[in-house]
Amino acid sequence: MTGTPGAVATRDGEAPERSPPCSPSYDLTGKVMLLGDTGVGKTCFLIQFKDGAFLSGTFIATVGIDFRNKVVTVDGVRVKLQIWDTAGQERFRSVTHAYYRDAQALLLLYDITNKSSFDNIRAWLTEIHEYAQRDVVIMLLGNKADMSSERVIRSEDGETLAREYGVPFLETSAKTGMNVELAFLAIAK
Ligand SMILES: Nc1nc2c(ncn2[C@@H]2O[C@H](COP(=O)(O)OP(=O)(O)OP(=O)(O)O)[C@@H](O)[C@H]2O)c(=O)[nH]1
Repeated sequence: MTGTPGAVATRDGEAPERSPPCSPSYDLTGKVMLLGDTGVGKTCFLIQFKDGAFLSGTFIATVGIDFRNKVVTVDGVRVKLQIWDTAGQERFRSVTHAYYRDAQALLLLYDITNKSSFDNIRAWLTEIHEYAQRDVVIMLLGNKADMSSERVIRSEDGETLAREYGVPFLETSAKTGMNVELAFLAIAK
């Protein structure tokens, strides 16, 4: 690898962390994790929020964990969200559990066209209660809302489950961008 000695390697377009910051472009920071079964659309959801783009075509499952930063403004306050995209596959669970305790907010996704991803939400909530902070903010999201002809989970079913656990609920589409920003802004509040 080449580069300036001592430079911090970062993603394209993301400013490296400096300490102390010369002129911070944000007032607060927050860690958010995306959780849910493999294939529900967590990576696409994050890319849609970060870059306004949709990754169609071949599905490449996340290996372990990955993150991106984005600054949002909520009620005039600039919040730098560090968003962790976790692998939904069972074999990576032990890796991702270690990150739960640092998260202030969790976006828990299921796919409205996949019943098992919805049925597994209870198990995800059990894991969350085991590994995350007590006061973590949780939001339930029914993703792929653009695929209405293949829908198997009704909107009301998502609402009922969310009400049972006392968490807010939205249907979203990482493809069209529907409610993607709204979900992040709601948990950033
Ligand atoms: N139509 C539609 N397809 C979506 C949407 N979100 C994701 N997809 C597709 O669903 C597949 C899986 O998306 P990913 O974002 O990779 O899923 P993931 O939850 O990150 O999967 P893991 O990394 O294995 O946990 C891809 O083929 C996406 O193109 C959506 O909102 N609408």
